[in-house]
Amino acid sequence: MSAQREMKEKNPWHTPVTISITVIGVIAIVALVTVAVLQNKPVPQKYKYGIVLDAGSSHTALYIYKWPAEKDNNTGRVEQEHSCKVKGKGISSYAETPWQAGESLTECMEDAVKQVPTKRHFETPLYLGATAGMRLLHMENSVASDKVFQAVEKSLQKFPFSYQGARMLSGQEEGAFGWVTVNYLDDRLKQGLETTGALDLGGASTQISFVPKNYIISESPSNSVTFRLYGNDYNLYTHSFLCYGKDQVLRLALAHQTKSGPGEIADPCFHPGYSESKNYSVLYDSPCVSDRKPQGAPVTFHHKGEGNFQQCQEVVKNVFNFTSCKYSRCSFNGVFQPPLHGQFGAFSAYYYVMDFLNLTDTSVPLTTVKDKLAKHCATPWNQIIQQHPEIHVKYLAEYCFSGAYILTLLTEGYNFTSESYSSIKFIKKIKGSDAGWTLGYMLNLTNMIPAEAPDSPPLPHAGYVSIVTVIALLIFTLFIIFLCRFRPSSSKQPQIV
Ligand SMILES: O=P(O)(O)OP(=O)(O)OP(=O)(O)OC[C@H]1O[C@@H](n2cnc3c(O)ncnc32)[C@H](O)[C@@H]1O
Ligand SMILES: [Ca+2]
Repeated sequence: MSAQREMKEKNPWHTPVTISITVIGVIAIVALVTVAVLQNKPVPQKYKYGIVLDAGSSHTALYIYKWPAEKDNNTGRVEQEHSCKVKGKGISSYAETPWQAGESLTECMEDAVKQVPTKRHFETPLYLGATAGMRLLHMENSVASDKVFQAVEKSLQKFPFSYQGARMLSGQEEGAFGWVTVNYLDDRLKQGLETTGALDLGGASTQISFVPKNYIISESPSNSVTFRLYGNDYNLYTHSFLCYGKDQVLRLALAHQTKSGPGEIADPCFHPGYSESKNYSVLYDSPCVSDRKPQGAPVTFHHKGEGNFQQCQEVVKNVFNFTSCKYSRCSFNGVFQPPLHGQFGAFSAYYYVMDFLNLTDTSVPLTTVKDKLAKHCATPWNQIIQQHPEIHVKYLAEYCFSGAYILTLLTEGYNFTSESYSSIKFIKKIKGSDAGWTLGYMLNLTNMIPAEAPDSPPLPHAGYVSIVTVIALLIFTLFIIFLCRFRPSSSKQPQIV
């Protein structure tokens, strides 16, 4: 027994002090590694929210965005949480009954109240941006457009969000924010990568935006927007063509065809067998065409389909003016456009139409695309209706025209060639968020894209974890070595009998 006691006293492994040190050491190492793992790691996510209403010419859509609440200066990634399509037409269609414009938003707003957590309501910014439909109404009747905005404002203020105003976007803003959205969602801005151009086709206007190559000062300042984002400067070319959205351009095309004699339009852009009686007053009820209304025209006209793609292309070409250009180069209607550069994302009606026509694959040669579209246009109307009972007939009737318009706009209007056509991607969403101007608009108004690159930690989170783990293991190993050195060798240990 005395030998045992002597061993306990001499062997440092068995002293209470050593045991305590070992336990404390192990606990310290485990704690160190745990702290390193948890440091910077997002604990259960809390989000902030923002709401943007896109009051387009054809309809209004509500988008809810969210981003991590913990990130400093709201620099976390913003993504689309939810969207709601407002029933009925765009707010500009309520010029005669403005209160209904406000009323129309109620359902989607009530939906938003449920989607955003109650405790976040009061701090959630709410914006409404109106585009070409309201621009046209403003041109036609500014009193009416003011009343529509007042009605919309009154309706939105009833909800518990932080209302930030309803306003009309300029065409330049619409184009530029669409470009910001596409490049933000693609993570091109933060990483300073080459940017993607944006092509937006709405109902009443269309936008083209891209960063040209070697392009410092624009020949046309109104087409130039400069941004400093994450420490990079961007000189963006952008243009919005009012009246060149797909609904207004159809009016232009019909107005052009009316010239050949009122009463009937034999339209190559509509399917054979398509036959509708339409109202002249409805056709000319837009500032895009109102000055073309023929004198003494009958009340109605007979809109008849012919289904001839070649002729349709000629009709569509007539809506563009290529005659004058006071700059070194133009797209159409005397508008400056530098040479196209880089990849492009084409969204809204570009996507709806090309997706329906199964023509979103731009690696297919343009000639094949045209052949397919020609086949579609030549298909009899009753067959088209039978094949697509689920699609609204108004959309169905117009895909031939819209497809021809899209190809003509891209190739003749913007000068995409058979080669550069493949640089276009028809897109609806990017990483779950819709492509469109709304996200870029909100990012701008909430200052969520800093001008300078934020100070990033010298190491990513995984780097810290690795370093602390290695140091902890090193300390642990040294500790073991240290203890071993003081441990009496087994040969010297007294034998227990
Ligand atoms: O930008 P503005 O010009 O103000 O118009 P908007 O915002 O209302 O325009 P959208 O992009 O929502 O839609 C563009 C056009 O596509 C039409 N559209 C929407 N969904 C469609 C679908 O599934 N198939 C075909 N066309 C569609 C719509 O009626 C418009 O004429
Ligand atoms: Ca739009």
